[in-house]
Amino acid sequence: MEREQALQIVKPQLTEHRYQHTLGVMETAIKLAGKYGADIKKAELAAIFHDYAKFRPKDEMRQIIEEQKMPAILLEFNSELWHAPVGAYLAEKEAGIDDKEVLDAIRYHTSGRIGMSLLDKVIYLADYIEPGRHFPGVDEVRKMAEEDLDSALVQAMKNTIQFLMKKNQPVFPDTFNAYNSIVQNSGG
Ligand SMILES: Nc1ncnc2c1ncn2[C@@H]1O[C@H](COP(=O)(O)OP(=O)(O)O)[C@@H](O)[C@H]1O
Ligand SMILES: [Fe+2]
Repeated sequence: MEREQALQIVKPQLTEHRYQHTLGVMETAIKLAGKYGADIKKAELAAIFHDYAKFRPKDEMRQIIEEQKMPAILLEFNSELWHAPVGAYLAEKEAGIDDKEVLDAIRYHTSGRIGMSLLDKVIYLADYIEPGRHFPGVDEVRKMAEEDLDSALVQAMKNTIQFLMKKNQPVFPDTFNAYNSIVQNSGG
C-alpha cells in the first residue's frame, strides 16, 4: 500500500495531534530503517498504522482481545496497552494489511517482546523519539539512536519501566522480557 492511501485510511481514526505524532513516527522510522538496514517501505507502513486503534472504545478492544484469543494477561494490565495488538488485528481486517512483519511491529510497538525483529525495534524506537515527543530522557535516547539501535532501545525501555515504577503502576512483563532479551544478546 502506498503512503498516501495508508495515511488516508488512518487519518479519520485519529485526532489531529495523534495524526501529527504518526507523521513524526513515519519520518523517524524511515530514517532509522535506512540507518540500520530495515525494510523502508515496511517501516513506513507499520509507522503509519501503529496507533490505528488508539481511539477505539475500551469495550470494543476488550471484546476483540477475547474473541481473537489474544493473551488474556493483557486484560489484567492498563488498557493503554490494548491498542497495539488490537491495532494489528484491525489493520489486517479493515485495511487489508497482510504483511506479518508489519503487523507484528504494530502489535508490539507499546510493550516490545522477547526476540524483537529489526522492524519491531525501529517502530518501538521511532514511537519513542519522534520529534513531537517531549519527556525527560528523550534527548538522551535520540542521541543514542544515532550510534546504536539496541542501546537506544534498552534506554527507552528502562525509562518506561522506571516511569511506571515511580508511579507505583504495574509493568506488563513483555517489556521486562524485551529488555532482558536485548541486554543478554548484546553482552553488555
Ligand atoms: N510494560 C508496560 N506496562 C504498562 N504500561 C506500559 C508498558 N509499556 C508502555 N506502557 C504504557 O502504555 C502507554 C502507551 O504507550 P505507547 O503505545 O508507546 O505510546 P502512545 O501513547 O503514543 O500510544 C504509555 O502510557 C506507556 O506508559
Ligand atoms: Fe501507541
